[in-house]
Amino acid sequence: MILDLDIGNTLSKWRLKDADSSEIRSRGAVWTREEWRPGADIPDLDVVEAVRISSVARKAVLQETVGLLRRRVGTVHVARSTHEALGVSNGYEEPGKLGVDRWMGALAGYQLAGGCCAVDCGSAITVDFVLPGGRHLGGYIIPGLRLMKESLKLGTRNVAIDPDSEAEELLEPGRRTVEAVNHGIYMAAVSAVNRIYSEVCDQQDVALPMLLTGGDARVVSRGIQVPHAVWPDMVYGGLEACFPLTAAERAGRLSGAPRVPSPVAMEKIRAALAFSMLL
Ligand SMILES: Nc1ncnc2c1ncn2[C@@H]1O[C@H](COP(=O)(O)OP(=O)(O)O)[C@@H](O)[C@H]1O
Ligand SMILES: CC(C)(COP(=O)(O)O)[C@@H](O)C(=O)NCCC(=O)O
Ligand SMILES: [K+]
Repeated sequence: MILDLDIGNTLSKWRLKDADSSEIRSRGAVWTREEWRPGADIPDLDVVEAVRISSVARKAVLQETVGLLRRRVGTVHVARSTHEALGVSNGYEEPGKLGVDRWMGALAGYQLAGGCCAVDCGSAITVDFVLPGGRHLGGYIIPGLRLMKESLKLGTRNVAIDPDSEAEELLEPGRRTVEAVNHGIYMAAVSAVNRIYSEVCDQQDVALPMLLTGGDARVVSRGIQVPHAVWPDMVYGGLEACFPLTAAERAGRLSGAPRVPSPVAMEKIRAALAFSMLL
């Protein structure tokens, strides 16, 4: 079994993948804490022959996790943001400073779709661009839905946005504090992603396929106007591409990859942008 780990600022996600059949056998998530120790809520390490890790948590969390895993598992791969990988050149002045989850998403997106706009809706919402040809431009970081809500301190932190609500509902003016907050932060997040996408496609003169991942991907997706696909395993896709271990991975097939969305024509993106500038 292969254990893939995606340690985010809020949640540490894991999945067990069968190395022979490439099937995902189980998955789970635990809060990202000081330490990551075996317990009821994490997988049985006895069946694991290799681990792949993407972590943006504090250095000590990663060190502790890697230390623990190396004592139990033969192969431990830790992903790093590099200057170049798999045909993608990192747009950061200091490539190592780019969050490795963003780098994994960009690499997976590029492998799947060529140029892409990779959006990760987690603790933060990050939007990264890779052009056809592999130039990563850099990206944008805004607070995620939960962080935005918590920063307001209006006593609404425990009332989450219902992930099954329709976007139209979530974009209406709120008539109670909790609604005003939820609709406000939702509007802020989706407007930002829509605008960033159109601005960058316009500047670069290319309509890129958009891919969404992260804990809030589904709800953010409802408010995104351009064609896009949700890919829950996008960060894992980057790990598969960087450290291929199964036959399917070596052949470049990333598990759970969606169909590549066809972007709308550039004229439409420009018209939407021109319209939003008038407002
Ligand atoms: N069951 C859940 N538990 C915690 N957060 C959730 C859950 N479902 C959705 N979320 C949302 O997902 C975010 C965490 O998403 P995730 O992509 O795992 O973040 P990170 O990678 O930063 O840890 C939370 O901030 C919250 O808004
Ligand atoms: C921007 C992030 C906090 C997003 O992390 P997440 O929301 O997935 O937990 C993470 O990618 C990070 O710590 N990045 C380092 C700073 C940078 O990318 O510029
Ligand atoms: K994120």
